[in-house]
Amino acid sequence: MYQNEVVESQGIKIRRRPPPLHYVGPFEFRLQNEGNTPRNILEEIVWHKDKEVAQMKERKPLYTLKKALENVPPARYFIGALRDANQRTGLPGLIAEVKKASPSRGILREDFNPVEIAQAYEKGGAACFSVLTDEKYFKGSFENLQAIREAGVKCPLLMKEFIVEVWQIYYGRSKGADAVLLIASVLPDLDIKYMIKICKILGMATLVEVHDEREMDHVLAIEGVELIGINNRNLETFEVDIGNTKKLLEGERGELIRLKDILFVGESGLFTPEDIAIVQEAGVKAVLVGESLIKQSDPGKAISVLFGRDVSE
Ligand SMILES: O=C(O)c1ccccc1NCC(=O)[C@H](O)[C@H](O)COP(=O)(O)O
Repeated sequence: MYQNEVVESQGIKIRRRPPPLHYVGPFEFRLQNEGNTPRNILEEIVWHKDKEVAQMKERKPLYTLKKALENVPPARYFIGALRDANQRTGLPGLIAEVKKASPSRGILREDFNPVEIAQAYEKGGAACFSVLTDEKYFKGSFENLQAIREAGVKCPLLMKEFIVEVWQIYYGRSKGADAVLLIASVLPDLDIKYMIKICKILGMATLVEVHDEREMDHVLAIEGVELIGINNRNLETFEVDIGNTKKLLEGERGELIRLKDILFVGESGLFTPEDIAIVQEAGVKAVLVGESLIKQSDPGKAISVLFGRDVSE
């Protein structure tokens, strides 16, 4: 199938960067919004990522990465850590996000020390961390991921990256990632299936992220999916609606879902114990939280405020 047909049939909203324009004369003939300019921020990020990954791959080809993996400690059990936390506290297991900035919110924290933040999160009862590695849009880095892994914290690490190629998964593993994010509006079903298999070989978990019913139905049909994130933030418009988690988990779909052994994660826009109760009631056993924790002077203590009680014991 041609790329456009795949996109059409699977409802993929984010287009990939088109090939360079045919150069026919002294001027390139560019038409705005006729396929050669990104339509939204997620598309812009993905197009930038394509170029960035191509350059990184030249510096570190896959065979050198695979060699490097021989000396990397095995991946930690991301899903197990979330299930354990949920059973221990009766509340959703927390994936606490280490993020300095975001396109929708700008700079979230000026005095940003990723290792200190991760240590505070672990002390406060986080089960796992989500570490932003994108530099251009989130001011993150793979150095942050590696520094957190080497600092001795026990929580498994999600590499929060915009994955467009398998090479990035190997790269993340070589820096200590235990899990990766796969965004359903960016990747065709077959790529998701393939990437899940690669992750399994590497001992890593995959958090497959959806935002609407169509993406959810596609992802539910993909073999091997164990962890699905429901993003309450529309990554094209930045609109946040925590009711989205309930919307995707109710009705007939919800009944079907409950028959499967899939762990659901409520993502974005969670600020209060009431917000946590809303997504828990909808059926999630884990939550991914950034802004409401990272902005507080003690992000570890902020966890008790978010859950309405101490979850560290
Ligand atoms: O948050 C953004 O501005 C954003 C823009 C484009 C792509 C992804 C984006 N965010 C990723 C996330 O959804 C959040 O980092 C994550 O779910 C935590 O959300 P929050 O608790 O609201 O910080």
